[in-house]
Amino acid sequence: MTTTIVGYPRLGEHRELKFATQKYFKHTITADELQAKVKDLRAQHWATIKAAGIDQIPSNDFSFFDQTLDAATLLNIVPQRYKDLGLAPLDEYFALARGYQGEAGDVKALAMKKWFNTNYHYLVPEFDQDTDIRLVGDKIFDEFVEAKAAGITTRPVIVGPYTLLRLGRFLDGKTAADFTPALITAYTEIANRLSELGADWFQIDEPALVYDQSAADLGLFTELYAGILAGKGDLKILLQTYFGDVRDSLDTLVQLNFDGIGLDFIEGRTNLEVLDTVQFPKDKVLYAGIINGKNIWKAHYAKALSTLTGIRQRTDAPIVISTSCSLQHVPYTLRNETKLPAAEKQYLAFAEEKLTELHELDQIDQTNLDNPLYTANVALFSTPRYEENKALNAKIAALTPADYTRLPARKERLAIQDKKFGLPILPTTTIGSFPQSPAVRKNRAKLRKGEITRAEYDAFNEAETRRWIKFQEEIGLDVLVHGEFERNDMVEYFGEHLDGFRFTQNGWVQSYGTRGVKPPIIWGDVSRRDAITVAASVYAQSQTDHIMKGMLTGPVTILNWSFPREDITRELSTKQIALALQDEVLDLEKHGIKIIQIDEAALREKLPLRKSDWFSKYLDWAVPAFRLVASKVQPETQIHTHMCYSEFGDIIKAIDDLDADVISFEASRGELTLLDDLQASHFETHVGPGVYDIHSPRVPSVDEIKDVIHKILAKVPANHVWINPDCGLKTREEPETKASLINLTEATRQVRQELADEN
Ligand SMILES: Nc1nc2c(c(=O)[nH]1)N[C@@H](CNc1ccc(C(=O)N[C@@H](CCC(=O)N[C@@H](CCC(=O)N[C@@H](CCC(=O)O)C(=O)O)C(=O)O)C(=O)O)cc1)CN2
Ligand code: MET
Ligand SMILES: [Zn+2]
Repeated sequence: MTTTIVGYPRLGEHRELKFATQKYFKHTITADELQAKVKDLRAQHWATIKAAGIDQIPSNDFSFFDQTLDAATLLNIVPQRYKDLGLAPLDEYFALARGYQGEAGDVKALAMKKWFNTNYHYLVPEFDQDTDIRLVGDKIFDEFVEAKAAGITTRPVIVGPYTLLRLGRFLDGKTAADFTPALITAYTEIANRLSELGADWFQIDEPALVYDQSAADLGLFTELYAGILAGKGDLKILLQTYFGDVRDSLDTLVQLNFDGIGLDFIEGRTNLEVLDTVQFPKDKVLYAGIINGKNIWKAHYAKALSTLTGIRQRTDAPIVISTSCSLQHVPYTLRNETKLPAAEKQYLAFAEEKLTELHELDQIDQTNLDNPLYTANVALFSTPRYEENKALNAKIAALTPADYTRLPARKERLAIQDKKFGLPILPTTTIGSFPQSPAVRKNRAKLRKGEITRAEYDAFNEAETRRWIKFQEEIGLDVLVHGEFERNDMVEYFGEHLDGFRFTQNGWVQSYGTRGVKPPIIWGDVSRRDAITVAASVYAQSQTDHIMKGMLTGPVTILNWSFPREDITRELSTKQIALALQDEVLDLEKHGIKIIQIDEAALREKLPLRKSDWFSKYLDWAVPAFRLVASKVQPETQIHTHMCYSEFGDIIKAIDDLDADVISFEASRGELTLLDDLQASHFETHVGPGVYDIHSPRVPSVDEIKDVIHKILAKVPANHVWINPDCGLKTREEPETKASLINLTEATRQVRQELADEN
């Protein structure tokens, strides 16, 4: 068999891309220096993949920020306001990604959203009346030529036109149909130019096919590809899907003139059954994603081979074995992990080790099952990895509906809290974190290296908390936060303080642009050793007369932003985490914390891609898991939650069902469609739709913020509304954070005055 991968990580084994790009943002290196750096990175990646014995190697999976933005800029899908800045191409690209505020003008970034069900974010392409789709870029060609010069004929990769349209945002009354002809021309031209440059294969990614498809959707898909495939010449086209199955489109795919079709047999396990319903022709290559591109567990070779057998029983097509999706969602390599014991490391595989797995599976497939590569793998999985916490699981099995129900009902609680807190109308707050400045990071790095004591570490963080409390008081915020300076990350930090987790030293995965996360690994049953956040919250409360919000990450988010176990259900693992957090909530309450925020930033992200699975496979346990955490607090204690995603549509009722008292949402970078959902659903939870975008360094003006507040008040009763930014401020720098919050409190004061004048 032939082996390949859908894509490789690009941040760099030691986050070289992040550091170089940030230097470029700070003007300490030039564009040429940045280009030289990333050229090195690409060369290293190709060499690694080749050395591991992978036969077909992708290119253009590198990106300075995001592959969707790469496709948009290649095709001139760049709104006029960015062109008007008159910047050099690379700077225009970063302006689209991050916004721009400087001599050339003042423009917000494109909207940023979660990439399907991952913690990776893409920039939303904008289609409007001025959009003139044409092939204007060179990146995909340059990178093909670059690899060729290094002796590798790669398979260039691009996000396909259908996915671009499905993910895009349409303005000025435009629809997908308005752009179909130009997209056909442009993709055909790309194919032709790649062919001229010597490419054999071209991979077009269409993950949007794993959503539910209507007849009209499939009509659009067919129109696009009938056009592109008619003009592609000799170049072979691989249509790649991932993150699920193609139950509604495989029939369409096999009828079109694709040379290869890439299917995910991990998250799209049911693709095997889909193959029963459609004859997969033997003149097309089936790219079979049998190595998990999202987890960090070593593959069970027996399972992978049985999937392969299942595929062969259903088609005589030639098979290329591959990953289920791009490896951009996993860390680089176990080579740099020196702290995990070998006994545990043997169960893990990161991107580089997954390359080896593909190669080994191919070798085993060519020999027989006496192959030592196979027998060693079978032996590894024949004994359990760890010992179960039976008492904990028995406790979970014995939970009753009362454990998931907070009393009294929300309306009654809110009235009690309102009386007790005496907050003004439109209370202001922030989402939790303040800037993780270089000094804050350095302090933590010193502790890690043993250069300072724990007491010195804490003293620094406490001083930082005091400094920011003073600022919050000065500008008149109502409910304060301590700033989360003690946290490396909102999930990793909790993992570190719970039993059952493992950590990497270098297991970075890109979340967006230059930002990465190091997801902890859920290794075994989870329980709370000791109080986690109590000391920091109690200290902060002791420094102010304002209410200090306690700050926790919720169970669903901890699970979704960790690498989960596969030997027990996500539901059970999440309930274990929920019980641990319930202890923490009660501990905070006992220590005088009156408002406790339980962040469920990742709840929306893992919503199944197909609607039919939303409740049965997810919300029916995710919502109760949250309720379990908060169910036992007193009526006077106010529970907040936070979600950084604005599109709730059909699940807005489920969000209300979390039974929190207050929720803050990201809202400003989208289209504020959230507000319509809130209005239409008669949303009961009090709500703080974010009034400005925190992903960009841009400072919103008082008038801009007032404008957003007016929009909120047009749809939500004023006595239900909180005023806050979209999300935490950890990625921002101090001056812009302060300037923005000063404008937020000023805008709120002005709107309060307007409300008072009206009455
Ligand atoms: N897990 C998770 N997912 C999330 C979010 C989130 O906050 N967490 N937010 C949303 C947006 N995504 C985000 C993802 C990452 C970051 C972020 O700030 N990441 C930081 C790293 C945070 C971190 O883990 N920091 C560690 C390690 C920092 C570090 O690099 N230290 C240096 C040394 C630093 C020094 O000496 O100055 C080193 O180890 O080499 C720490 O503070 O301890 C980054 O990429 O820069 C922000 C948002 C959605 N998904
Ligand atoms: C990604 S959601 C972030 C919530 C967290 N409390 C913070 O403010 O950073
Ligand atoms: Zn957030």
